[in-house]
Amino acid sequence: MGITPKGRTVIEVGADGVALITIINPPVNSLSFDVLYSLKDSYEQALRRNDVKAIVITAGAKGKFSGGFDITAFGGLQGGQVVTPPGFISVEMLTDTVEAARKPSVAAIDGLALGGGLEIAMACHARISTSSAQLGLPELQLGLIPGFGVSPDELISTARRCALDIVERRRPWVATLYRTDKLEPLGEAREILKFARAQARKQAPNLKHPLVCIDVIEEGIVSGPRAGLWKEVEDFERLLRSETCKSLVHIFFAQRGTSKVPGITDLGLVPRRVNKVAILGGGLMGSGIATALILSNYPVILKEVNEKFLEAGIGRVRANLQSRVKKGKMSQEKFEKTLSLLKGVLDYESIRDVDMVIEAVIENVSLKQQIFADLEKYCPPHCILASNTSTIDLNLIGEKIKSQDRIVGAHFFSPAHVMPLLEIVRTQRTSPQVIVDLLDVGKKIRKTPVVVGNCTGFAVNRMFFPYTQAGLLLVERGTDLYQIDRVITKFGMPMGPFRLADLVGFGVAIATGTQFIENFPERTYKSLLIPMMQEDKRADLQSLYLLWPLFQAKLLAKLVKLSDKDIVEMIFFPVVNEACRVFAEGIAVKAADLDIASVMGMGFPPYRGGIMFWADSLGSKYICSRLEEWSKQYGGFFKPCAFLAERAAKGTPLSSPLERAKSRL
Ligand SMILES: C[C@H](O)CC(=O)SCCNC(=O)CCNC(=O)[C@H](O)C(C)(C)COP(=O)(O)OP(=O)(O)OC[C@H]1O[C@@H](n2cnc3c(N)ncnc32)[C@H](O)[C@@H]1OP(=O)(O)O
Repeated sequence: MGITPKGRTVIEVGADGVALITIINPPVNSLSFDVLYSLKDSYEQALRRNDVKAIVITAGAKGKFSGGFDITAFGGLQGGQVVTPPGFISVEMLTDTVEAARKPSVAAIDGLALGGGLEIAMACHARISTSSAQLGLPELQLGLIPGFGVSPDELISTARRCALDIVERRRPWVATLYRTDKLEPLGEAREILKFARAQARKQAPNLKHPLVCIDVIEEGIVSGPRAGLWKEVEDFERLLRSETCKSLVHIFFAQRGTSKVPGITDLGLVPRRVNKVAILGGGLMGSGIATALILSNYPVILKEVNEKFLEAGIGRVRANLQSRVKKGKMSQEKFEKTLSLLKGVLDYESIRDVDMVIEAVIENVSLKQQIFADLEKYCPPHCILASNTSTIDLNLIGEKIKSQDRIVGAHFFSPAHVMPLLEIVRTQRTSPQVIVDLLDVGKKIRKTPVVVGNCTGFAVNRMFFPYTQAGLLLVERGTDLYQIDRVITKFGMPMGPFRLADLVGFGVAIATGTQFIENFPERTYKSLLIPMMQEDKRADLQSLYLLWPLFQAKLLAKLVKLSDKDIVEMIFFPVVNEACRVFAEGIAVKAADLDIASVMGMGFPPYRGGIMFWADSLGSKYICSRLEEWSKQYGGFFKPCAFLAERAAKGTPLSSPLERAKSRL
């Protein structure tokens, strides 16, 4: 029995002499090797046949011309299991078969034409798109805007006419590769490229591929299009095997994998319709969540305890939307329409008909318990009861109510209308239906959900805690605070632990810290600096960053010069250690979910693949031995957990699935 091909093309020749070649590979018509070989066959057939004058390339599924090269095939290419002749796609297929053909071709684009999909369209001699088409090279994060549009119903007939116009010379026959009319003279072009290189180095100092891209363009300009093409072929092969590419491909699939939760999303449950949402608390988080929801057309009731707080909450939502208007991302009309979806209230009467409530008040257990008791009384029996708590155990919050199956965590990250992650926290009693519903709402408000189990700090904050603690330990042992932040930023984090602590606020850091100290005392580092800061009475003490020289002198630690590598490892290996605990306890379903949680919740660089992927690139043995060495020197904070020690002893990757079902979920 043969292997089922992964996608194909079909060819159909009309009475007008136009061959219509359709790419069929649902869901996104990605370009697998099967599709590419079939496209080449169909194309050659069209060139051979005497009844074919011109060619139109299109795709089967409406709304998706092509999502680009089949990313699942990258693994095979990287590992050497799939071997294709060098230049097969860009030189042999696109340039020598499509672009150099003696019959003209037109790409008929509906919806997305991304990456390799856009390259196919560009190799054709003209492109016709619908008005909703989106063209882009996401592999470089470079978006383009479609030039013009026809209605989807007329797309193919217009493309056929256009192809015949080229045959009959009513339209120019253009091979894009050989166009030079948009090129600057060599000297000026070099200046532009020099500027582009400087920008790329500044914006993405750890990434090579934007620079390689500029080198390829330069080769094309200086030595001609074919030389440029061959350089592209060689560099592409090299980049494909780079750690950066492997990490980013991992992140692509890990991100899509977070919404597949065994035992939940495979039960055939259909998400219920959530028509209206109530949010309790209009502070920073509540107003951000309200903004995210109304931006996706959910009517929202915002409840506060008094007029003053309510006004402030609505004001924050208004400001969030206004900032979009100022940036040109939203029209005034859309602004008014979106804001009209928000209604402020002071009593529970108005939330009697909501389908979901998200509690977003301050982190106070008894207050939250009271609120949940009220919610049970006022909300309809099907209503989802969600809390945006970032650290408190949900069993504690819902202790006093009966509806345990409706309690769930909806942990957003600040600013909630911008940050992409949504931690969905389930207790042992949360019903699968409620999780499926929340996953659906998350998708509709364009968040990446990660479903985690219930514990103090859940996944993201548990990983964040050792990050800050390790920073404190290092400065108190004589490492310069600014050096730590500099090194960690150079590694790829948006900011170091101290800049972050300043941003979050000293008060919040202490409050969350207290939860961890109470729950995980054996591995909490007892900082000297925190009590010192608490004792200091000056008003501006909020910023440790600015006052560091003063505290440095007080700490009396001898200045220690650590290497950049040591700093990175001493800050991140404790994070890896905690991620291992989270995984081993079954708080995360799979290691890849922690990669996404670290990238989207902590700002861990995606080009390093996320915390567990990165750890595996260094090896569990190495990480464990370093942690052991530091734990002897500095104490229990660094002690490798049993899971890490066991995997290191066996030489097993940290990301391998758990052997036994040890889930708390
Ligand atoms: C040689 C060239 O220069 C190199 C390339 O072309 S590299 C590829 C460049 N293309 C890209 O980076 C686009 C990647 N894809 C996307 O951004 C998005 O999937 C999309 C905008 C096309 C569609 O988004 P959306 O409708 O939300 O669907 P989404 O859930 O992401 O994808 C649907 C399924 O198609 C898969 N898929 C999407 N694009 C794919 C691709 N290029 N290759 C293989 N599978 C792909 C997804 O993994 C997902 O699979 P699943 O259902 O098993 O999880």
